[in-house]
Formats: sequence, C-alpha cells, structure tokens
Amino acid sequence: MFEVKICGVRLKSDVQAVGAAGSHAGKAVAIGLNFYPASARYVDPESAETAELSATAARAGILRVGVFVHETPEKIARIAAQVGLAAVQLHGDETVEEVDQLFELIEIDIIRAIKLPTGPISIEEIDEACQPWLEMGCGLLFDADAGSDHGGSGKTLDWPSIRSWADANPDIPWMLAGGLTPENVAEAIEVTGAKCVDTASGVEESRGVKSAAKIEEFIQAI
Ligand SMILES: O=C(O)c1ccccc1N[C@@H]1O[C@H](COP(=O)(O)O)[C@@H](O)[C@H]1O
Repeated sequence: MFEVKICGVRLKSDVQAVGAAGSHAGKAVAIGLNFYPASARYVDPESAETAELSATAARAGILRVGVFVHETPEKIARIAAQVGLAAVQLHGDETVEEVDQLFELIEIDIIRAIKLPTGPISIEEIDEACQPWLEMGCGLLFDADAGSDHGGSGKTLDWPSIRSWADANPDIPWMLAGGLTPENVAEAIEVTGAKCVDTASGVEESRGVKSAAKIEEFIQAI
C-alpha cells in the first residue's frame, strides 16, 4: 500500500514536505492523522483545517491513515468516511469484538498496532500477539509498548527479534514503527527486513512539530 508513513502531521506544510520527499526518493508515501485527543499530534476530525490537510494530501496522491485509540467503531467509521481515509490504525487496546464490529462498518484496511516490549522477544510471543488480528484480516504494525501514552514514544524495538519472526513468517506483510529516525531507519530496515516504515517523533524539531528537513532525510534514508 505504502512504503513509508509520516505520522502525526498537523500542518499543510507537513503534507507538502511529505509529498516532496516522496517524489524526490520515488517512494509511495502516506501520512498519519492522529485522532487521539491526548496526543501532542492530535488533529480535530471535525475541523476545516483537517479537511484541508486531507484534501491537500489527496491532491498530491498521498494516502491518509487515521490513528485511533479507544474510539467506538461507529465513530471511527464516520471519521474515516468524512476525512477520506485509506486505512485506520488502531493503537489502543481495542478488543477483537470491537474490531469485528469495525470490519462490518468499513471496507478500508484496518492496521492493528502490535505493541511489543523493547527487549528481546521470542517468535512464539510475537506470533501469539499477532494471531487474533491476522485471523481477522488486519494489517500488522509493530511498535514499542508506550504504556499509557499508547504510541509516539520514540522507543525502539529489539530489531533482531523482529527479524527472527519475519524470517519465520515470510508471507505475512507487516510494518515497522517505534523510534525510527533519519539516523537509524536504514539500519532498522537492514536488520529487520522491513518493507514499510512509520515514524512520528523521529521527524520532529519539538514534540508534535514536524521538521521538513528531517522528513526529507528520513525518506531519503530508506
Ligand atoms: O504519535 C502519537 O502521539 C501516538 C499516540 C497514540 C498512539 C499512537 C501514536 N503514534 C504512533 O506511534 C508509533 C511510533 O511513534 P514514534 O515514531 O516512536 O514516535 C507510530 O506508528 C505512530 O503512528
């Protein structure tokens, strides 16, 4: 679907930076719009500014992914239609029943954040964390467990553990998140074999404020 997602964009200039960097590097890019009110990267799904962000991305051929934490399936479906999302990313502790209901309401992709400990973890433990979501047809996004913040922590995963799991499951597509920066993303890809990477805090000049230069460097480094 996409090779890189820059998550938590809040300004039209952020979207333009992602589009320009994607074009320069010849990469399929997506933006993440964060609809979790407690996040420093929150955008209001009802605002004219968010509609304009989404329209700017659409005109540039950039996919929009909505990030949600503990919203009802009905609200997620309504926002997805209103904002024109290509996928929703569930980053809380949503239940299998809630995700089942969401599948009844939307036809776009559902990406499940699999929040893992930052230390070494076995193939079996990762399998166990993924299994219910794979059976439902969710896409997988590996992120470091951020506790009560849920995501956007800048913490990295144990990449060799992810590599071991990926080698044991070569037919399962997945995405890598968690503390990826312009400085470490090439190594993260080399170690894990990730085909799709996602970053929020790694391309910011301060919390919640994106840096066009870091977005460019990050996408160039892939
Ligand atoms: O970015 C946030 O503030 C956030 C809040 C709640 C859930 C998810 C969030 N972002 C996602 O977290 C990962 C990793 O972020 P980082 O690169 O380590 O800062 C990323 O997938 C974001 O989509």
